[in-house]
Amino acid sequence: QPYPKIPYHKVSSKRIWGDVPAMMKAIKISEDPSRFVFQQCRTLGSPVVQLFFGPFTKPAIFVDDVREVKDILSFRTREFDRSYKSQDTLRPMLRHSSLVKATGPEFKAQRKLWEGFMGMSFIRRVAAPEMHRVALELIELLRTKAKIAGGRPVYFFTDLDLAAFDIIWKVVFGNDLNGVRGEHEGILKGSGQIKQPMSMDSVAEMPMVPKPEMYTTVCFVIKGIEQTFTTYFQRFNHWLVRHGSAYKRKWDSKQRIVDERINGEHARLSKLSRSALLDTEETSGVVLGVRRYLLAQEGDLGASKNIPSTTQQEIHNELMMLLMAGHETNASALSWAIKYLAAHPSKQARLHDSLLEGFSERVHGAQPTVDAILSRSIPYLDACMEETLRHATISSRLARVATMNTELFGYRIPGGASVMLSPYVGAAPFNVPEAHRSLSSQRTKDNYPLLHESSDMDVWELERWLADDGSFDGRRYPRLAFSAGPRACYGKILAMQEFRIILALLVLNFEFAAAPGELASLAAHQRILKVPRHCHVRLITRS
Ligand code: HEM
Repeated sequence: QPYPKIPYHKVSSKRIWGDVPAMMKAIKISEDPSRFVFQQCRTLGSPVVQLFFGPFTKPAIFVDDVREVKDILSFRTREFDRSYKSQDTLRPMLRHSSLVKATGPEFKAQRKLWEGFMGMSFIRRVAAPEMHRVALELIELLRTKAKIAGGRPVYFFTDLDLAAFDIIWKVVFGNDLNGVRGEHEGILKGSGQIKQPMSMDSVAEMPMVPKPEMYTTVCFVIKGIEQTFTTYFQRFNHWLVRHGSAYKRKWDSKQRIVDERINGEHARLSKLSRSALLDTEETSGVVLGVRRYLLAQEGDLGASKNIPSTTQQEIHNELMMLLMAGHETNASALSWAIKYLAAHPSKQARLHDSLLEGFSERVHGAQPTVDAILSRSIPYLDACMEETLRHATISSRLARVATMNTELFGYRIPGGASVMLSPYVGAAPFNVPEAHRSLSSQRTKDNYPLLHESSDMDVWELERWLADDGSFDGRRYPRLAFSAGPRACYGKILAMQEFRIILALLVLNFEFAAAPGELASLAAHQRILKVPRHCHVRLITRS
């Protein structure tokens, strides 16, 4: 049954599989499979529509209107919360993490305990040096791959993902995983046995190198979610995946490794006096979690005191949440930036020139320091990052649930309805009477005049973020790639600093040329995140 009055395709409401057949057809031919659902708002001429995804389920409501989406996320948080249903597959794995909690007192208390962990000062002190170190290792790895490839296209996603995983691992657990270094050593060792294809247009062959155990485990777990993400009986299918023997083996090894890290820190910190504990620097997520847990305890902090299992699980789950959320996201952002730059050589050249100018103190091509990269004003670099995040919209839909009966654009939305919001800033808000918008949304009427004037929002155009004097102006358009409001991305600062450090160093050290034929396409592949379908470029090492 459709919700009253909210526009929908009549034909879909009479079909057992509703909008699914049209969606599957569109996905097959579409360059961007994530767009179909929100495009229906334009097709039906309404900022809010409902789509049907099969029998025995209520329709889902889709909203594609930048002003209203931002407003719902930021101000209407009592009426719309993070959707619990969309996390059915995450809940069994991260039951005690803040990610799967409703935005209530429990969620807030948990965030309070971890306060500052993803803040600027922790990231500058702990994470940024690590990002710089891993980026330099990545450059060495890619130099070797470019040499082996000899001008053939190179597949690069896994290298970026390994680098992002090394970084988040160190930030979370405090020790080195050395995924990128291991990959480089393995490639150097195996390159003698690899024969390259005759054609310069074929993808270069690289030796297969075993990856760190925790990396393969986390990727395996994420793959399990992906496999069931678009299935009808998602919860049941993921239950089947979790009960497979390979899954259980990997899961047990993950439990063991993470618990060992937590218990190790607990054993070390619980021997300290309260004043020594107060003076202890928080050098990783696990130190932070265990230290704050101990400080919150009353009385004796004797070494024999075990960490209660619920607290252990909470720390364990919160750390795993960061590990799972903190690598593919960054690797996807970097992958899109590389693809866009390869497709736009003149913009890539301008970005390279801006970086040379920004770090003009470098002698004989020395790499810029982490402080220089994070503190210099390089507007073209900011614009490149911002436009990549806007255009790619890695997280292409934000899932919410109506927590009470409410209204959107004058339509009645019943409590419990599933509401999907589009974070893509690609078109002017709908031209509807202002009175149909919420009061808080009405106040934003004149906030983004450029969005109304721009007709080229589907083009990757980084100049749109530059003011007349050449400075970067982040207020020109709404920014929703990290969402907004209390449930916005928890790792945004870390993500932006990592993006900046790695992108600047990569562009200084390599030229990315488009791969041939289909490999050059900017088509997307919708996994949990939206990633480029073909993560290939020709890598040219700059001297
Ligand atoms: C370019 C990289 C990234 C993008 C584009 C991105 C985007 C997002 C988006 C759109 C959300 C959903 C918010 C919502 O439902 O309203 C989110 C949530 C989240 N992100 Fe990110 N993210 C990125 C990197 C990271 C990193 C590096 C971490 C961790 C280190 C992280 C941790 C999280 C967490 C924990 C949440 C859940 C927040 C909550 O439950 O309140 N993200 N992210």
